[in-house]
Amino acid sequence: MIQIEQLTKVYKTKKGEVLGVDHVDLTIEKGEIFGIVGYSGAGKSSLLRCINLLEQPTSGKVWVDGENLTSLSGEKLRRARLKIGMIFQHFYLISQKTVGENIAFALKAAGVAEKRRATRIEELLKMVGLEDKQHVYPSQLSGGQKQRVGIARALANNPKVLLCDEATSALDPKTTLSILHLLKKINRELGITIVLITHEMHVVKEICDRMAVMQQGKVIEEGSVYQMFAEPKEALTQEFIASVVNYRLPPHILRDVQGQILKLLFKGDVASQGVIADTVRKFELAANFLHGSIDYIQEKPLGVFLLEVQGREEDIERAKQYFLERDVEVEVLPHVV
Ligand SMILES: Nc1ncnc2c1ncn2[C@@H]1O[C@H](COP(=O)(O)OP(=O)(O)OP(=O)(O)O)[C@@H](O)[C@H]1O
Repeated sequence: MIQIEQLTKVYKTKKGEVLGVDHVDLTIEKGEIFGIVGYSGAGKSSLLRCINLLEQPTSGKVWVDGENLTSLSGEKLRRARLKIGMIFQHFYLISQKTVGENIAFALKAAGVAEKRRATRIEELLKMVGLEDKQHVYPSQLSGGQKQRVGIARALANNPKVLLCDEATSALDPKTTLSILHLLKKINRELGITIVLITHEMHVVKEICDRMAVMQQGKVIEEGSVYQMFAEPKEALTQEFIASVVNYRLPPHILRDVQGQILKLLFKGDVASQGVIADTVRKFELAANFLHGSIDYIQEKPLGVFLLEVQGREEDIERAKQYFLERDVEVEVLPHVV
């Protein structure tokens, strides 16, 4: 659905050139929810804004739904942009207009006739759960409700892609969840491809199918969210993952550990406790759970257990082999305090 090729964005400032996006290649499939994470200044906004040409790329190409946007201008570009909706952290609603009028504004801009506009506004408000707010002003709404209006407006002209620029960063955790669930519903029911940027890993964990990590304008790692949580490769990705699932042991626990520390990774529906108990018994090991958790990422379980094991060296080696044979990934962790 979206193909980004060698995209670079250089800003010219009084102090010289600033590299916002640095030769990014990225493919986002039709119907997926794709998250882009990175710290402030990593280039997420610049990249997102280059997708709908809100920001003109310095070089590279952006294809959306089979059209090379970077080759278009004028009316053709305006038409192509209608396929892309966008929502923002600070909503950008027109405060002097009612909720209905805010949405009508987007419909009018796309040339939708007045009669059709009225029914479309009703449809959209129903979709976002604000049927009773058509005639109120944005100042009378909560943050979450304002973002729902932003979403209704972005969907007004039936886009194929929805870009979300830190859409939940100004909201409290409960409201954030309700907006994320609304985005997921829109994705599933309307088949809209969603690209979101965020610095909050729990947002990605909650709704994204795939993700990319950005640092200094580059994409440094990408893959399915599940795979990234299970085996993050880059240090920065590990840092982001650790912000929601932390397997680190406190120093006082590490200091007292006598045996080997095994990190066991269970992907999918492996009966983790059963496999561990079975292995420990079979090889006559003394075992002690130091940490354990089962997380559900895209509704698929991901189990991580830290186990202290003691026994004969060769039995521990055979136990590790036995775990591998049962599709459990094993890593020996160092005793670094
Ligand atoms: N209009 C601009 N003029 C000059 N430099 C800019 C402009 N917009 C962004 N930059 C610079 O480009 C780099 C990437 O910024 P960008 O806003 O894309 O990052 P980000 O990951 O979205 O961060 P944030 O979440 O803080 O917005 C930064 O060094 C930033 O200072």
